[in-house]
Amino acid sequence: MPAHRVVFRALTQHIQQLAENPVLSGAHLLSPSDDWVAALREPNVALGLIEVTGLSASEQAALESMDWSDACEVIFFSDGTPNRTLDTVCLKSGGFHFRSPVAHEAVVEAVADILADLETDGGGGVEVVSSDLDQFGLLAGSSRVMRKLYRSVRKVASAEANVLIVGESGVGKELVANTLHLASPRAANPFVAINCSALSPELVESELFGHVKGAFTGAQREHQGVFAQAEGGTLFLDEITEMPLDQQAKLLRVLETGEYRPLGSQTVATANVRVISATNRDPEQAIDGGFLREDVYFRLAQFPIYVPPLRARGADIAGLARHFLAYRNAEDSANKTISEAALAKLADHTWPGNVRELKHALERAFILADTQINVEHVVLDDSVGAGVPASSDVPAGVPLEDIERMAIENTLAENEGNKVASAKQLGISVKTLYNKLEKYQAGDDQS
Ligand SMILES: Nc1ncnc2c1ncn2[C@@H]1O[C@H](COP(=O)(O)OP(=O)(O)OP(=O)(O)O)[C@@H](O)[C@H]1O
Repeated sequence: MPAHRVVFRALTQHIQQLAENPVLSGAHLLSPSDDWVAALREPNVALGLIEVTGLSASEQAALESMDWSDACEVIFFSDGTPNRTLDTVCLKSGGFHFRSPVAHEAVVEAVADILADLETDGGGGVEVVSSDLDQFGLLAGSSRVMRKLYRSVRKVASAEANVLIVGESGVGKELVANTLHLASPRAANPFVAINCSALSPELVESELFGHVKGAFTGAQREHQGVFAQAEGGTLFLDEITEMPLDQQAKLLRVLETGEYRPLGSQTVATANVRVISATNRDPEQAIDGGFLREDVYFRLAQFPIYVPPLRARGADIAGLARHFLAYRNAEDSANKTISEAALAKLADHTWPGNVRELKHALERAFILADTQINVEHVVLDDSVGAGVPASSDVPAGVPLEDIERMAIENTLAENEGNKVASAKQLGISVKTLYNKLEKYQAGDDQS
């Protein structure tokens, strides 16, 4: 294996000394040129060790606007001055951030880990040439960005830290949360997921912490909140930024102390729960926009994970299409194929609805095609056109349930995953929409 190329930007003597550590002895250290930020994206660069103290405004801007999807692994060093830009960059790059005084042993461990991982996956950048995608937990994908994600998930799974998963709608945040739970020592205990946008504001507290009988009008019997339901396991708070701010304050208390009190109860309960949360908003903007309390953010994001959009996953688009087709074939004992031209059409699309949209496009194509999925069966959301389709567009003999699912999935994709807007358009309650989605998910999980 050729020497790993490492961009090394060390300003202080303490960081410079890392170059002498045996962990880097086999590496080819590149002294930073003027454009060291661009060097982080060179295909043959494996790792960046970057001291970020004293960045120029243009370097800061370049880091901020950089597309990290095909960048190398990165470790930052700073003097510890709070720096929101660096926080965002770490999130997007999946990088480590060591603050001064930097312990060399911790850095060496991280470097050794990264280089060992790169060796097992052939240096990243593996092209997908067949439908046999690599899979980690419940996540399928072989692209460099997905391998980076697997490394983060693997590392954080065994820790107790709370995790905030950030990514666009449909990228697989819930799947990441599930995978984190399954790979953690809590796997044998419950995984409880709750969608914060679907909770009515009056019931949030009772949903979270439970209530005793008679706690309020209508509380006819005791109710266990999600913290109690997830005891010993993992609680997944989806769309956390949609939880009302006053309820976030109550959540903060249990995150800080581990204690909570069911409504109407005199007894304080202690939670043994790992909290994973998710949002499709940019956390910094959510804080600035008043959707997320900063103190709650710091508690939830002890370890932030960024899930890249599908359009940044290159050959995984075609890979996932084949993957979903294989599963669909197995489900129906069918043997449908997909043409190269259809795969090319999928690869060209930008996928604003991400993996969910791709899955639905495949599902639609599968229903429409007899034996082979061709270009005309690939109906993309930007080619669907507004309004109700002509009745001749709906193939005869398709189970009503499938048509209902397609309508729901198309509406969600069109609304970029916004369930409140989708439910409104579909003329059903948000709760009914959630029930239906849960049913589909359960069906998918079994197949
Ligand atoms: N890497 C992947 N491999 C296989 N299936 C995936 C992958 N990522 C997402 N999916 C599938 O795509 C769909 C959407 O995933 P998921 O619900 O986890 O996304 P999300 O980011 O949580 O969406 P939202 O923000 O709307 O809640 C699911 O059916 C999931 O099984």
